[in-house]
Amino acid sequence: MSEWQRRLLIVEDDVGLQRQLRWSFEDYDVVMAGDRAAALSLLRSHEPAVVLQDLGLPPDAAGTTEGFATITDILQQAPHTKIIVVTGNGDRDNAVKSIGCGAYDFCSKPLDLDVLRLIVDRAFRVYELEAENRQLKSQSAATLDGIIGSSEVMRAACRLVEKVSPSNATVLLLGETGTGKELFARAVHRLSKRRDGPFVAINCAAIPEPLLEAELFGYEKGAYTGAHKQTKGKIELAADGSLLLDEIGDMPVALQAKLLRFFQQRVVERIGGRELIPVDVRVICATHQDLHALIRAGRFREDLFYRVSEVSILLPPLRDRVGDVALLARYFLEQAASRHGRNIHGFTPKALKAIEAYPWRGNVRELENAVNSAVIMAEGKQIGVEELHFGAISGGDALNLHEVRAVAEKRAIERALSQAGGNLTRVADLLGVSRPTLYDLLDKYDLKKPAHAD
Ligand SMILES: Nc1ncnc2c1ncn2[C@@H]1O[C@H](COP(=O)(O)OP(=O)(O)OP(=O)(O)O)[C@@H](O)[C@H]1O
Repeated sequence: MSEWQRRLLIVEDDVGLQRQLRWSFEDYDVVMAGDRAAALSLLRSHEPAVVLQDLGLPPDAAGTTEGFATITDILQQAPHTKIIVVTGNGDRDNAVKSIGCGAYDFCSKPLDLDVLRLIVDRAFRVYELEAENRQLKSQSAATLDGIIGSSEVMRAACRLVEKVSPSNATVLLLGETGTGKELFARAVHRLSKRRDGPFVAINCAAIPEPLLEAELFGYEKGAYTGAHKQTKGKIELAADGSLLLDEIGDMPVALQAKLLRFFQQRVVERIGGRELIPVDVRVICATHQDLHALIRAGRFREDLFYRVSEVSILLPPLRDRVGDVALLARYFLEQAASRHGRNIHGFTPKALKAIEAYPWRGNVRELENAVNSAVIMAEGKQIGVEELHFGAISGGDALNLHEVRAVAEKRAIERALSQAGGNLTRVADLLGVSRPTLYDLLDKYDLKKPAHAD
């Protein structure tokens, strides 16, 4: 816990009790006030996370008016402060009223100092978690609507989307499965002048070759057996809007020629038709494949590649987005909790650590599914590591000890590298290995030595 998070303001006019409380909380950074004015002044200058406040304060030490006014003033000035109210013996009504005024908890006189310590400790923890949450939320606000991420790579991708969307340029979204290619394609559409037009998506890998041509270009009545009526293809259906050609790398070579013609002339010819129909559509393409490798293998036309990749945006795998995993996990938790009507507030620290350490091969989609099912299964108010079922969601991969060890080893080295900067002696120290062993490990996991390594 950092310095400011340990700061406790005690508002108490009884000098004897002040001394006793200061002694009980000597491991905290305690500031002491005897009345409302002093409390508010210390609140401004010290910004305590937690306030322990007597309800009977001067000039109404025997009553509660001044105490309630102090609670209201504190929360008006610093609404996130956790106030613990000290009430008279058996004064249940005022304890309940304090909570109604926004106090966090209460404790009755005579004070049981062990219980009070527990309440205060818990208040600090809750304050810390809420502060973390607020920070994560403000970070995520820096990206596009509905796209969560604070890592530099995601911010850069979002900036590129903002820049390119208003133009008509064909955008190629590259990234492993589940990295958010479709989400980004929708963002490109939303930020373009075509936002009121349709957004039509077609997955080129999911449709058998003979049907794909008809799906894309449409057909005339009687063009083939079963063509009972004239049908528009997806390109035409996306007129004045945007068309997402998902998994463009799986487009059959024969169809690539026809698609290229569309890119060049911006007209479509339905199967069995003679008419060339002009279509004004913005095309966005996506693939998890390496198109350069497909070009070298003769499976993707180079001239088509240049047409589809006027602007390329790479969406890195989740494991390479520093800081995004926790942010996304919390986002999906909030969404799932409200969708399923579950009162779940977050993850246990152990679960969060496990989430950050997990390789997430299925990327954001896998994380979303894992959190969603954990929300459904959770029994308490926080999701624990056992509710995340890492083994089950990884399709059994996690049972392969060799692989589990390799993943953990690589992540530990990456962490040590980022903590120690370019100092390889320190990296070796952190990992508890010799420098020659560290060099072997860097080679084994294909990790780059820092450019300024010692
Ligand atoms: N940065 C993000 N913020 C919030 N949700 C995200 C983010 N990235 C992905 N998602 C969510 O993760 C899921 C998968 O994303 P999406 O379908 O866009 O991935 P994809 O790369 O197109 O996957 P595939 O290649 O398998 O089709 C979706 O539910 C999407 O809303």
